[in-house]
Order: sequence, then structure tokens, then C-alpha cells
Amino acid sequence: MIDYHAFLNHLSAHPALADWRLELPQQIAKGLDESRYGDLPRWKDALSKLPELTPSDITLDSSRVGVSADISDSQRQQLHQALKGLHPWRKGPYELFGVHIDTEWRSDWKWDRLKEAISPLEGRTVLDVGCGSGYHCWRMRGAGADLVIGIDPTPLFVMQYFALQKYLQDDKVAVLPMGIEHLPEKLEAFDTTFSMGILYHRRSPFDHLIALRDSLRKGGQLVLETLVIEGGPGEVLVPEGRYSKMGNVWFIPSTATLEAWLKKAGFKSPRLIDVSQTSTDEQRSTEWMTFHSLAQFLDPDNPNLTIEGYPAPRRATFVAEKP
Ligand SMILES: Nc1ncnc2c1ncn2[C@@H]1O[C@H](C[S@+](CC[C@H]([NH3+])C(=O)[O-])CC(=O)[O-])[C@@H](O)[C@H]1O
Repeated sequence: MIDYHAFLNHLSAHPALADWRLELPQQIAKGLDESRYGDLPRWKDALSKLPELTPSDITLDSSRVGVSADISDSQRQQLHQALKGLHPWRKGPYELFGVHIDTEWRSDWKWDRLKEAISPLEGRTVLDVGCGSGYHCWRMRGAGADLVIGIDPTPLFVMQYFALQKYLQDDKVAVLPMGIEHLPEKLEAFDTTFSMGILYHRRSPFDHLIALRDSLRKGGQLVLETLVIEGGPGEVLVPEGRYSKMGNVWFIPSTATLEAWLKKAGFKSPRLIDVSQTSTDEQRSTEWMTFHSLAQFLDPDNPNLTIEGYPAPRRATFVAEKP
């Protein structure tokens, strides 16, 4: 397990985050409570089997998020096996001492689509809501962010972050085991807040947008990525049952609807920076995520439809500022 001590000290230096520091240790303990998550002992066991290795090179850019050093084949084998104990690996890819973690998602492609269009991250304090194992958090740090806080309530992804952090060793990147509903209200602390792949999972999209706005300082930037449909103002899909096999999908707006929602939630000048249909090259089963993936969630006769007959996943990214 990772000791958040050094990270917590960075919070003390940040006026808008200093108070949060006091309640965080308790929130972290609750988010990783073995009585709530029965698989935690197994994942902790996997973490404990990670070999002690010292990286000679750490990289956080488009070439890779990862580390290298001269290690023996048996050390590499031990590393490979311990990391496999944290299956399924969804967001990445990562490269640790020659072990290539080929995750379900090419999260680097999502980053490529937005990196030039957002306000430069140099020196910024950043929040990544629903960050998974933290792939984008490390890219944000690699792009110069001063402090990156990711939050995600799924303990396996936090365990994956622990495994990565053991070698990437950057106490200015923290993934915290909690959902956005546990973030202190009105922190008004972040220069940039990312919400990517979250809005459609929220039952109340306006509460989500307002919580994101309240996390930002005045003038701070929101980067919002979510599923959209083709269509005009006011159009929104609320799937009756599952959408692309996912059970917890609520609102899928058109980009025009989403722009109006952003304005109504108090953001100024929302700009659409990208729309892409997700391909089965970007989201697929791999050796590191052996369950079904997008190819099995689409209509076998028409890749433009989900298996339930809805328009296939298409994602839009907006940036907008808090006035
Ligand atoms: N209440 C919540 N609060 C915060 N996070 C949550 C909550 N509930 C679930 N999550 C987390 O939100 C993430 C959604 S994935 C996006 C990952 C990354 N952002 C990406 O853009 O690749 C969806 C996708 O695949 O696009 C998961 O890691 C959940 O555990």
C-alpha cells in the first residue's frame, strides 16, 4: 500500500486544499475498507509480490508512461505475475521494466485528441474525476501540472495506481479512493478539472456539472468528455435498459444539448474540441483485460449500433471556463 504522507504535505501548502487534508486520511481508509470490498486482501497480496526495483529512467509522455532499468528475467517474470494479479487492467497502456501492460483502452488516444486544445497545464493544480488507474493523471503531470489529484471509488483501480506509483514514484500524483460525491463541497481549488467518461453514469447530470464547477477556482477550466448522440438542441437519449451492455447509463445528450447544459450550469463559452466514434481498436480485450469488450457490445451486423440497437458509442469533449 502507498503511504499518502508526502502527498498530504503538498495539500497543506495549498490554501484551498489545506482543510481537506484533515479529513482525507479517514476518507482513504473508508475507500479501502476490507469489510466493504472482499477482494482487497487478494489485491493487497498481489501488491506485496511486486519486486523491489529501482528505475533508472521514468517517462510520462506520449512515448510511454513507464519506467526502465536493467533487471533480470526472473525479476521481470515476478513483476509480470504480480501485475496480472490486478486484472482487469482497463486504462493505460503502461510500460514497467519491459513489461507492457496492454490495457483494454488506448487511453493515450483520448489524451492525444484533447492535449492541444486545453489550457496548458504547467504549474496547475488539477482534479481528474473518475481517473481509473490514473493514466491521464500521469500524462497531466508529464505535461507540467504541479499537483494532480485523481478520484475513483473502484478500489481495484486504486490498487493498480499503487502498483504503478511504487515505480513511477511521484508524490504529486495521487489517486484517492472516493467518488465525486465525497469531494468536499465548493472546494474552488482547481485550475483544471477533468470529467471524462463520467457524466453518462450520473443520474443527475446538472448536479454533476455543478459539482465540477464548484471544484474549480474562478477562471478555472473544465474538460468534459462524455457519450453523445447525433442530433440537435434538446435531443437526448435515455436508454431504457442497458447501453452497450453497461447497466448504469442515464443521459446521452447531443453536443448541442450538452453545450446548453454547460451554459445552464454556469460555464462560459463552452467549446466542442472533438467528437469521435469509439473504435474496436481503441477499446478491446487484451491479455491484460480478458473479458468481453466493445466488439461484443456492438450489433454483429452493424458496428454503428450497440447490441441493444442504440447508436454506437460516440464521445465528445468540451472545454469551458468558470466565470
Ligand atoms: N461516483 C463516482 N465518482 C467518480 N468516479 C466514478 C464514480 N463512479 C464511478 N466512477 C469511475 O469512473 C470511471 C469511468 S471510466 C473513465 C475513466 C477515465 N476518466 C477515462 O476517461 O479513461 C468510463 C469509461 O470507460 O469511459 C471508472 O473508473 C469508475 O470507477
